[in-house]
Amino acid sequence: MSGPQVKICGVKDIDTALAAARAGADFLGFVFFRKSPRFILPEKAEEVILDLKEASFEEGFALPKLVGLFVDAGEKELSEAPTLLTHFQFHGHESPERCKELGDEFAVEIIKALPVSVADDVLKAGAFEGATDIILFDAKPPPGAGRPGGHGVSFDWTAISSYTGETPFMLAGGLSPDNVADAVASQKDHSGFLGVDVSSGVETAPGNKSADLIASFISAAKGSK
Ligand SMILES: O=C(O)c1ccccc1NCC(=O)[C@H](O)[C@H](O)COP(=O)(O)O
Repeated sequence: MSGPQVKICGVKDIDTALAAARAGADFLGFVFFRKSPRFILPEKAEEVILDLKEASFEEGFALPKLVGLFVDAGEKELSEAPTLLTHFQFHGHESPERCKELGDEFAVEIIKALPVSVADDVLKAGAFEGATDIILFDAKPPPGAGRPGGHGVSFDWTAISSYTGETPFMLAGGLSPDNVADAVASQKDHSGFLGVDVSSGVETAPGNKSADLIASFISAAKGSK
């Protein structure tokens, strides 16, 4: 495995985007789900992305891949998303066929999030083989939760050992600067492991990202803690 990729999810402003990109984030996620404390308007996300792009040229850091998060979004919502997004990440009931269709229609790569609490949940990834570019194994939300992700809860990572698909996967749910090295170590021998994703674990309150926590998370994930 080459080094794990890191996705910082729930970016709402240019300061967070710059902090993450300068620290070496590989993906930035923008949440387009209104009920989330990390919700960002598409127009604001576009501005952040354009400013980030300009800074990447000026300062010479790599522009991360840019991911829009959606929950059962329709065509209108998807077509209003920033045009510079490289990936759509789906957290709803999107079928494999719909994932494939939307990836082709919008010329983006697709990340499909699958909620996991037990090993059997991981087997659901089989249906998405060939239909998505990345699978995100994320912790199942607590009962009654009002959104499908970003709860800071984890699951037993050994559940992923039952995954034998060809589609690369990322691991999410309850990761933080303190446990991400263990999470990476738990998956490093799995040929499909692409990296890790975090939201709450780099925040001081729901929706408030910390530049220091982001830098610590990325160093710990990439092995230079
Ligand atoms: O983060 C949200 O508020 C959110 C809302 C709606 C759909 C998905 C959402 N987050 C998905 C993510 O990719 C999170 O990074 C992932 O669930 C991990 O979250 P956390 O446990 O807080 O690190």
